[in-house]
Amino acid sequence: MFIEINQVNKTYHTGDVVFQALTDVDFTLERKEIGVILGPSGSGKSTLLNVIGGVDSADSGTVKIGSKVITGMNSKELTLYRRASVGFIFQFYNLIPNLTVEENVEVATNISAHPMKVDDILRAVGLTDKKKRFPRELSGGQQQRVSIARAVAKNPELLLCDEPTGALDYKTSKDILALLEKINKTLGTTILIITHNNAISGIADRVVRIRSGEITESWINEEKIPAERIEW
Ligand SMILES: Nc1ncnc2c1ncn2[C@@H]1O[C@H](COP(=O)(O)OP(=O)(O)OP(=O)(O)O)[C@@H](O)[C@H]1O
Repeated sequence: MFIEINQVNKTYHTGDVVFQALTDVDFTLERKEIGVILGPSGSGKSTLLNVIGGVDSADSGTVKIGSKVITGMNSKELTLYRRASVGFIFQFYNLIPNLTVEENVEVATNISAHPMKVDDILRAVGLTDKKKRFPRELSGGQQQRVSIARAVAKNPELLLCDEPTGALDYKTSKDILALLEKINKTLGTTILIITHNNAISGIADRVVRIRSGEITESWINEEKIPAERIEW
């Protein structure tokens, strides 16, 4: 298994209030698979993604990514893990507004040991003709393509996507999911998507449902549905 999460617990402390965000979470994903974590708002999806991405830590349990056990890493080791292995995609793109498309992607290639060529990745996401534009001059779908290009440019083995289509219309959402499928197929990147949209689970190899911090259901899709054929 590429991702192996075992009995992960996570609490948040606000003053005297302790909130249990994740309870005994188990989850696995093979290398080169697409995984989807489904759940309503507040169910713990982002918390789980942040623990997997090494931006937050579990209270107990183990998270193993490839050969690395990231639970127990110190903050310097976690920074190196994130930088080398993980690309992040967010609902609201998080692009740098005063940098062009090309420069936004270069931010990632500049800190990577084995970056892809910026022109190659912009061609792959269909943005060659927009490389001198600024984010505000692009549609939401185009901005999400830039953020995917930035995440993929450092050639990470794992791509973590937090509601990647949450701010997009139906047609553009399907285009973005199709782009993620293409990246998974052509680069072999393992992709994990969190979403409240059940339909997106069709494109996944493995799906788990989370509710109030607990995994309530998990399944393997014997027959995946390509992004262009899913409907909601
Ligand atoms: N830093 C924090 N301090 C205290 N409570 C938090 C913190 N972060 C998240 N929580 C709580 O943990 C629970 C899970 O939050 P999380 O963001 O993981 O859910 P989610 O499923 O990603 O929700 P959404 O889809 O709305 O983003 C929520 O009830 C939230 O209020």
